[in-house]
Amino acid sequence: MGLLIDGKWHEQWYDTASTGGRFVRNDAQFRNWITPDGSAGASGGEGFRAEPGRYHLYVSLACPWANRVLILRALKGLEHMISVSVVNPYMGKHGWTFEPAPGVVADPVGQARYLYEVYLRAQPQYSGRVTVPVLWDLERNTIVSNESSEIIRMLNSAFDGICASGGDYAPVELLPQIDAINAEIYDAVNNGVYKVGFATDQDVYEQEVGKLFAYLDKLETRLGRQRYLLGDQVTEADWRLFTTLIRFDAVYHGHFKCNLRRLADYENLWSYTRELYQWRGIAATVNFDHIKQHYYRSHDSINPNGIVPLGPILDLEGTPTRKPHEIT
Ligand SMILES: N[C@@H](CCC(=O)N[C@@H](CS)C(=O)NCC(=O)O)C(=O)O
Repeated sequence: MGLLIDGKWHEQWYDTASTGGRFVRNDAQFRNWITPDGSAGASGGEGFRAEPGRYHLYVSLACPWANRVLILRALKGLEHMISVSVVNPYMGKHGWTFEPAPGVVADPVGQARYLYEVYLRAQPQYSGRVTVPVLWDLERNTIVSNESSEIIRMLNSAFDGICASGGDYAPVELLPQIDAINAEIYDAVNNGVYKVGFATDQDVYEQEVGKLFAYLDKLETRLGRQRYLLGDQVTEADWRLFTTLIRFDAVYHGHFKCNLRRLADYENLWSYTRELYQWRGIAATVNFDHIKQHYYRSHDSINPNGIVPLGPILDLEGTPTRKPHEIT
């Protein structure tokens, strides 16, 4: 684990000492948009035109933020238009690498050994964290975006005119509600599990774990009333929640000590997670081996011996127990 400072790699773990034992996430720095006609996107920065075969993704199969991007790519049938490289699940002193291992897909552009080389190709003096996902433009040889929340918005609509398939997961009329619930879920759940797991102070840990489970309890009630977060239509908000829920019992419960309850103990949340997992194309974006290898082996301070547990045994293929026709 480390970061780039003025184009040079430095080994460094997250600094929680300056924030009272609290984990604080930095903002992503590449914030451009792919648009149908190449005009500037929501950030107002340079626009990149939607074209088949022009873009490449660098992802980790362990990472929940990269997982959302793979999910939108699958839902929109963009697998043949946007290629993918997969990093090694172990993130050590050089950060993410392309060290060969089952499931790793090498960098086709510059045969990088380390992901930070990809950042340096785009910006030789880059300073900041080297995170996945990264959306790369093969034509201009640069990074379009390294912010997953914006990449999924682009994939939802930018390629619609050039053979993306089905579904609008962020319909204009629902955007205010989607954005509002995304913000809550990001803070309480997606980033919430990291605030619990990376806390280095007992009181901070206890506060964060309490907030996380209080919010999961609220979601459990909500999903007892309706099929999806915003009613009977699946939206981006559901997929953003899903990537944390699918990792919950495998890594957040044990490794991050989010263990007041298992996700499988929540009837509605568990059934909802299973249902989304069983959507066409989704299970292929989830790799429990990479997920467990990454978390249990990469965070030395949390799990110094790097032992990866064999369990839990998860039954994700079973029939969801909620009866959608009764609750929509
Ligand atoms: N804001 C980014 C966050 C991505 C992120 O934090 N990815 C993690 C993997 S789960 C990462 O690459 N961390 C490396 C680091 O922080 O050095 C996004 O959502 O795209």
